[in-house]
Amino acid sequence: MADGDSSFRISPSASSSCSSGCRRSRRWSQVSRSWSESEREARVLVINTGGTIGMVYEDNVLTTEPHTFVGHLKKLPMLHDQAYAERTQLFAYHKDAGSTLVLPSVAPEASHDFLWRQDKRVVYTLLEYDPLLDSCNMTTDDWAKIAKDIKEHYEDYDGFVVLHGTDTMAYTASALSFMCEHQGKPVILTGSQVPISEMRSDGRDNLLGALLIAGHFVIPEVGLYFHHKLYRGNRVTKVDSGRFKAFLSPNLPPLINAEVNITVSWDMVWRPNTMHKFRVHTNLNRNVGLLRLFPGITSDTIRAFLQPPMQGIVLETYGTGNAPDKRPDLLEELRAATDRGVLIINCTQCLCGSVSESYATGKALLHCGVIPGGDMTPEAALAKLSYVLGKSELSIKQQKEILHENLRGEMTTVYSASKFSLRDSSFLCLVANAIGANRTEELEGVRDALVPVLACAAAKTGDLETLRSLQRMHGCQWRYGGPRGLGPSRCGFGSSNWLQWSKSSGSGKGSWSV
Ligand SMILES: NC(=O)C[C@H](N)C(=O)O
Repeated sequence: MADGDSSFRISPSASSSCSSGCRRSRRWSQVSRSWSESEREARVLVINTGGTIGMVYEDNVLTTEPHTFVGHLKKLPMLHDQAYAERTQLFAYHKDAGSTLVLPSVAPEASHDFLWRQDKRVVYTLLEYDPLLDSCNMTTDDWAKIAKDIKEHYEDYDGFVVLHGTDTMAYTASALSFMCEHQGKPVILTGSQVPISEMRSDGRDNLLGALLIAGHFVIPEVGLYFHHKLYRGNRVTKVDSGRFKAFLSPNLPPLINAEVNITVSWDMVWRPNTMHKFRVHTNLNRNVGLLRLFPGITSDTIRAFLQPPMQGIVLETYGTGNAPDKRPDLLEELRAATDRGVLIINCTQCLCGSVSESYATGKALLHCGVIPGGDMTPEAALAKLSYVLGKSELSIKQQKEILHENLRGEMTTVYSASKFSLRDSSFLCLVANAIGANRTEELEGVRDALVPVLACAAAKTGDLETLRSLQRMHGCQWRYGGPRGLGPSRCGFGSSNWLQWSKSSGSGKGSWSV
């Protein structure tokens, strides 16, 4: 982190990394490594799904090659320190010795460097998929496999890197961001435009950056690291097939800029602060699709596209979410589809910007029951649909409500009434930032002190939506009522509302009645 960075900081070493209860300590007694070595190591699992980064040329075309990636890495001093591994008996300690590597340390001369101050090695283990895939061949089953593997190894590692082809990386990153529920550790996708074994590969830098971030920072998001930047995974889109800067996050700045200094915009990091245990939701609905409007599109095309079994579509509209309002035939097809329960999200075809209600042509879609998608990318909107429709226990009405919500920072929420919102963790981040709280324990302290206050503020105005958000984010229980519902342990709020609040999970226990 850059010294001059004014953003909200958390001390990486005070994170959930080594001290967070990784299961590796249980295997400790098997070999004689010193505690201090183990304590100064972060553990990262690298899931290799394929993509150009590990490809080779065969008959003049790039293709995946199994069982060779680790060998390439072991030859690269920037990605593996063999001397350290031998000196510290790293291979004797890890059961996956053949596929476990360790990053070198930062040179002492660079003692100004944030990474040097951390004095921490990133030990990483590769899990290679069979078959390795060009990402064009990825399906929702592959997304589910990645999610399940993260879940299976969640307690053993401090962070996760997913090696993936660039072509569909934005889709996978979006999907994983929704599938990973109550995430507390970084999951970072990366890959390259040129194979890592080639002289001018971008893969070495991309992998190194992703590993350093996954090992040093508690960014509990699904991110995508490419060309010196960490983006929120559900905000990116592939924009270039011929440059190393292949991705853009058009509506959200990067979370990390890894230039001479590594600068983290902590105030932007998505922190649901949930108390629930990490889990993955792997049941995705495949009856979803993307439909791009174009001048002259026929109602037959729209009708055909919306036929069963289609259950949800992302409608890619013009400008600020506009569609031809002088085409009743089109609008009728859309209305008929939403009436029979098809969920339609409105996303703009523009690279930047948001859907809004500025034009009559945009309002017409709202009247057809289309859900405004804000500034979501079509990739994120499609993944969100697939995820929400996969929650088959929910009614269509509930699914529709969830689609309006900002679940993982995938869209910018505009609050018209005030400059800040109590519904996400931004208020807590602002306060913590202002008082310089940056350790995990300090952040928890700020949260525990403020959540009841925020809940009270919401209760006072009868803002049930905020109360629900706080409950979801902070694992609290509350009972809320108006003046006629006063119970024994309540306290009046203004002249009308009351709130009884209790928190039973996580680091602290307590209850409040106000
Ligand atoms: N650069 C890449 O990784 C492109 C490759 N076709 C893939 O997506 O797997």
